[in-house]
Amino acid sequence: MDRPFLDLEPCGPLRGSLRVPGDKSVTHRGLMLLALSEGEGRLLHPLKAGDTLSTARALQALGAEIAEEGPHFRVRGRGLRLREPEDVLDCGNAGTLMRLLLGLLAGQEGLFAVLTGDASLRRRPMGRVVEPLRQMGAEIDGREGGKRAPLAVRGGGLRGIAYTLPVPSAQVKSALLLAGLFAEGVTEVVEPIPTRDHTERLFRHFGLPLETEGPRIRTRRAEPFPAKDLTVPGDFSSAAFFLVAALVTPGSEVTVEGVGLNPTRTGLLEVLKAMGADLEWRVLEGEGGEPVGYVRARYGPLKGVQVDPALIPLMVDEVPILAAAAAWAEGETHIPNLAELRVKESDRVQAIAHNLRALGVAVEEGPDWLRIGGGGVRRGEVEPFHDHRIAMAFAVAGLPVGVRVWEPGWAEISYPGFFGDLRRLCGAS
Ligand SMILES: O=C(O)C1=C[C@@H](OP(=O)(O)O)[C@@H](O)[C@H](O)C1
Ligand SMILES: C=C(OP(=O)(O)O)C(=O)O
Repeated sequence: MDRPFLDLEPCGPLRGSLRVPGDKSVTHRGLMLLALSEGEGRLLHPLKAGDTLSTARALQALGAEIAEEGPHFRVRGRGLRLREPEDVLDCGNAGTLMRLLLGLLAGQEGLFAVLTGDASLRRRPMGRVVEPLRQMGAEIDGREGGKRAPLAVRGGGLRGIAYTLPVPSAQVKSALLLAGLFAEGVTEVVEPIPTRDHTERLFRHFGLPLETEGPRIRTRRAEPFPAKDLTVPGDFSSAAFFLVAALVTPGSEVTVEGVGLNPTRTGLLEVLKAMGADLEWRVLEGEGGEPVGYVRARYGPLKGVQVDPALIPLMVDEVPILAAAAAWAEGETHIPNLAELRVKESDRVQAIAHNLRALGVAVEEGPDWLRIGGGGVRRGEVEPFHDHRIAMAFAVAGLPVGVRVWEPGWAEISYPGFFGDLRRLCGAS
């Protein structure tokens, strides 16, 4: 069987500036909240990629009108009441969609829906949202007693609960807050370890009930609310690939503009700084309650570090690209607290170890940690394991020496123009 691949020749210095596509987390949430609003609103500069197009399609099947308007989306919402879908809702590869939508649908009185996804998503743990939603009164069933998709939900009859997150997960937090908009009484999520707070910021943007007190986040039943335009910042997780590409390719200087700099997302900047990276960034404005600015990265020597475990939830999707930076550093890097990476689109701990070895880098893999020997990589072939972030991270790891990327199309899950942007910054056509 012929598998597609892309050969990237050694890249010269990367120079120039770019804007990356819209934030994936904010696009999923913006579409969902606009679908629940009354009237029409625009989502400006959203991400249009595999995952978020799955969200748009699912919401259309639930009765929201979503139209493309140039680079934007125009959404006519349903005013808190979604329509029963005629068919199974396909969440594709998107964990965020499946988990958040489950919370939302659990609140829809009498509505029946079935959620499924691709082979990767059907393997991922759903008990973490199903169990607390059941505590709220939701009727949900699924494979393995509701631990895996396909999942069936019959909405309605929810009551608020107080729930402490057993794993740091913004998806679980968000699913419960969305369900809480339809529940009797107060829904309180306690988050011992902070995770990305886009849902909270968007609840405020749309005027939905929200109170926070330290680690406690509370919501309650929503009143109908009007649609409102929302501008989506550039995705920091996408920007991270170009920042590291510049840091490891001699002579490079790259500026990413218009990128979201929410502090619950930018843990990678702190780790790269500790590695000695020549990085500067500044918040210039706010859009939809999100801080937005630029980040500039210049090539320079990096040194291996011991990563602070507390930073991992603030950079959970950036560990693959951190591993690429670590491979080019002088000395060893130890990355702890990686249990959650084993249940992403792929087992990312294993995928990182495999690809580092394929590029000649010494790596030791523990149950929830990686130890990466630095010193640079040699030319090789990298395997995405059906995972967009692994494809992009290891394309960058191999870029200074040349690399073959198998199944590069996986990048389109979160960044359709990724390889084009990479070539342009390298000065290639
Ligand atoms: O809430 C979100 O938008 C996301 C939360 C994170 O997942 P977890 O909640 O499983 O950590 C992250 O990995 C994912 O890419 C997007
Ligand atoms: C983990 C990710 O996304 P999701 O959980 O939405 O599939 C990701 O984008 O890296």
